[in-house]
Amino acid sequence: MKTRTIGFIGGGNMATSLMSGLIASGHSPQQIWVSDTAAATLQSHRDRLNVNVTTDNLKIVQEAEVVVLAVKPQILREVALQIAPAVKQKDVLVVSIAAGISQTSLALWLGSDTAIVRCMPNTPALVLTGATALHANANVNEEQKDLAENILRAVGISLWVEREDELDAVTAVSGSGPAYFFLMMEAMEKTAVDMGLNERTARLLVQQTALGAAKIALESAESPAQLRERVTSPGGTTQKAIETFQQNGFTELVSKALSAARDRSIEMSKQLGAD
Ligand SMILES: NC(=O)C1=CN([C@@H]2O[C@H](COP(=O)(O)OP(=O)(O)OC[C@H]3O[C@@H](n4cnc5c(N)ncnc54)[C@H](OP(=O)(O)O)[C@@H]3O)[C@@H](O)[C@H]2O)C=CC1
Ligand SMILES: O=C(O)[C@@H]1CCC=N1
Repeated sequence: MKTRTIGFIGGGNMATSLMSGLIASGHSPQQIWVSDTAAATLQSHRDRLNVNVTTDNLKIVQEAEVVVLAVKPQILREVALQIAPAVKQKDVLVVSIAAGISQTSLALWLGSDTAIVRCMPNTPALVLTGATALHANANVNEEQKDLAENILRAVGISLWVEREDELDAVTAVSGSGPAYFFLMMEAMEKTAVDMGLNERTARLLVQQTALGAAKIALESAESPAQLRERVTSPGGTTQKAIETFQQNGFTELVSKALSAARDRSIEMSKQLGAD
């Protein structure tokens, strides 16, 4: 990737994942800037990642060619209005990772000429295994599209969606998705301990099993349903567990949970945005 200066406004969980991933994949920390309201957060980024830090969001716009908006959706409006005058003076690409904030809202706050890519990454970016879907507004040129895609591809896979509203589903599937797998791991670990395994053994077995299942799913041409059947010996232990999941509404529960996340993304754009 041609090295560009990337600035992050908000230095929390997701910015940390993206900055760490970018550095691990070869991006120079000297070409990364991050702003935050908390001095301790910035000190930690300077010490651990050796990136440039500031409490001044406008400095990020001045220094960076790509500005990543990585604050909570609830304060995005305030931040966008604050940086808007600086954004209007500069040919900068704005990349928003905020859940549930539309390009329409961002353009209203930042200026209608602003090149905006809205995307939805996830925290495995920290270990270069992120999954990001992106959508660009009409002001984004091909070079800027490549730039945004390359930044996110440095920390995992990145793909474009045709319609912006697909990002609500993406948020429910892969944005929030890591938490669903962690919840499953948490529940399996707890049960393993309840069954008499020690905590270390329980954690290691669950972690390696999750990793193995994900690896097989990625490397095999078979569907998850086929792979599941391979583990399930007729009349055996897995069959009992799967029947228990299914008889208790597992698939419906997953569907309900993801729909609730998708609906919350839509609701947030109405509550917090200018839509
Ligand atoms: N976490 C995730 O898995 C994912 C999150 N996202 C999106 O990423 C965005 C960030 O989420 P996440 O990293 O989890 O949130 P965090 O709360 O961890 O990070 C946001 C950071 O911004 C700081 N901040 C608050 N106000 C300002 C301000 N005015 N100027 C600069 N920085 C400020 C916060 O400081 P303080 O805490 O002191 O307020 C905090 O350090 C959200 O919009 C979310 O929707 C997208 C995909 C996945
Ligand atoms: O929970 C959230 O709202 C954010 C968006 C996707 C993951 N975390």
